Amino acid sequence: MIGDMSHFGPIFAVCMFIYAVFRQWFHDQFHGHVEMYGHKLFGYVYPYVQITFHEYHAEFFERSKAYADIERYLSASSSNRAKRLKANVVKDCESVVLSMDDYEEVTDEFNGVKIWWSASKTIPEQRSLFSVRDDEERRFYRLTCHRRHRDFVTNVYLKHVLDEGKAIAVKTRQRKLYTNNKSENWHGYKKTIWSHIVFEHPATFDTLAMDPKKKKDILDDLMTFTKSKDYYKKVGKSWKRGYLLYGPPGTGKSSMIAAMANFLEYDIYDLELASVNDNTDLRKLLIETSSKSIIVIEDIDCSLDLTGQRKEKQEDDKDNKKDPIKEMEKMTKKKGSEVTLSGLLNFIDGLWSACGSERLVVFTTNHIEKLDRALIRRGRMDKHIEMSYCCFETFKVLAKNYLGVETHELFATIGQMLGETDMTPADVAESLMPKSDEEDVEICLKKLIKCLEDAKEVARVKAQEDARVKAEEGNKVGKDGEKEQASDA
Ligand SMILES: Nc1ncnc2c1ncn2[C@@H]1O[C@H](COP(=O)(O)OP(=O)(O)OP(=O)(O)O)[C@@H](O)[C@H]1O
Ligand SMILES: [Mg+2]
Repeated sequence: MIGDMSHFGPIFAVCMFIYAVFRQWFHDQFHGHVEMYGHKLFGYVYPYVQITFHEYHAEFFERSKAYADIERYLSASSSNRAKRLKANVVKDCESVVLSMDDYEEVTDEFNGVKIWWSASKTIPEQRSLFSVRDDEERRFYRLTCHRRHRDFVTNVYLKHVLDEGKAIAVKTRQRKLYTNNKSENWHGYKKTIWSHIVFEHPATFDTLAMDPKKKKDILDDLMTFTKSKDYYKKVGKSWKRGYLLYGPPGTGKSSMIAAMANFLEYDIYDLELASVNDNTDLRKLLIETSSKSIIVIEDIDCSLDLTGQRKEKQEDDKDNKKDPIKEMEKMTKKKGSEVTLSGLLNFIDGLWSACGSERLVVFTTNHIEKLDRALIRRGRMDKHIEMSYCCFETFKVLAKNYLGVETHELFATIGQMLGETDMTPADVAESLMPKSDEEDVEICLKKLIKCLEDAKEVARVKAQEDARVKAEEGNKVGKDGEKEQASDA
């Protein structure tokens, strides 16, 4: 009997399991049905339609463009009607932009149709340990209209709102200078990944002193780039272009970037590689950049330890075994930052670089010879621009900008001296700048001549010293050789 009863144990367990599954399923189905019919019933009583526009979608990293357009449209049209507004001060406190505050509602009317807008946010209760996005407020706009206007609102009104939003963006566009925050500080990365200020650098191609032919060449290149959307599509390339600016300190590399941004009316993303933890973060940064922008990495030779790599490479060349990219990865890992050369290369022209369009990538360096060739090959850095010491043509632009003169009897002397001495445009500009009301054109030009004389003298002494050291070394090598020969004999 006891033996018979023991069969019931497993059977009972199976029955309980089936019941539990059935109950769960039935429960869900029941719930689903109640909810569905509830909504239907509500629909009969409630004659309005609601459309929600979220700032971020779960599956996209980017901020929704529609949300941004609606935000601008509502800021412009609602500031007279909404009672609670958020204020953003722009352009050195010159003006204030008002937008709807959270939980505020406004009514809009378009072609006799009434539309209600509300701004709101949800704060998720569940905080995931691993997700940075889950513990964030999620903002959204909600549009409410009558059921009978549904087609009109979705087909006509919304198009009007988005078009207006875009038009306002063009009208009020302030260019921005972005910099990336340290990866560790990306709490809810979508808002804090890049910080920005309004970009108001005064450098233009008119104020930039360089050989006029070279300048025209760069301007043509930039103009062609901006007009080549279809061409890039035709040849199957993403619409972006890489520039490498190289030359000694103070020759105008940073000024050139500012001039480019002002000429093209682009934003600048100044990327500090040292603050980026790894390649994944680098990719996130890239995704968050907008079109019509210049992504800048200044002093690229200092950002990644390419010098170290080069030294190792020379050693490795002897045994010809190691892969330079892998070695580079090792080098950066040792430093704490896990951004690798291959990650950077992917950032510039890998699959991810195709998101967004109309972008320039600009690297600057004082030491082009230290850069890995893979990094600066054409296709990645399409145009290499050398910013060099001040020549006579460069000086003439500086004299015109700083002193307002196009010719002077001292120009000939200065031209001759510039041919004999290396002086950066930054140093020339400093000498030309009047330091008091008494300093007129002649005094400033004489100041420059004095500086050039001093620089020439310093260069002469240095050359003499170098020659002496070289001669001494030569003598030493000669004597050592004689000694060795004597000892051999
Ligand atoms: N070619 C130039 N035309 C006009 N001004 C220049 C030029 N080069 C330098 N200057 C002046 O010198 C200053 C320094 O120039 P800039 O910062 O552009 O040099 P840089 O090449 O970026 O130097 P670094 O390699 O040290 O970053 C600028 O404020 C600018 O006024
Ligand atoms: Mg610079």
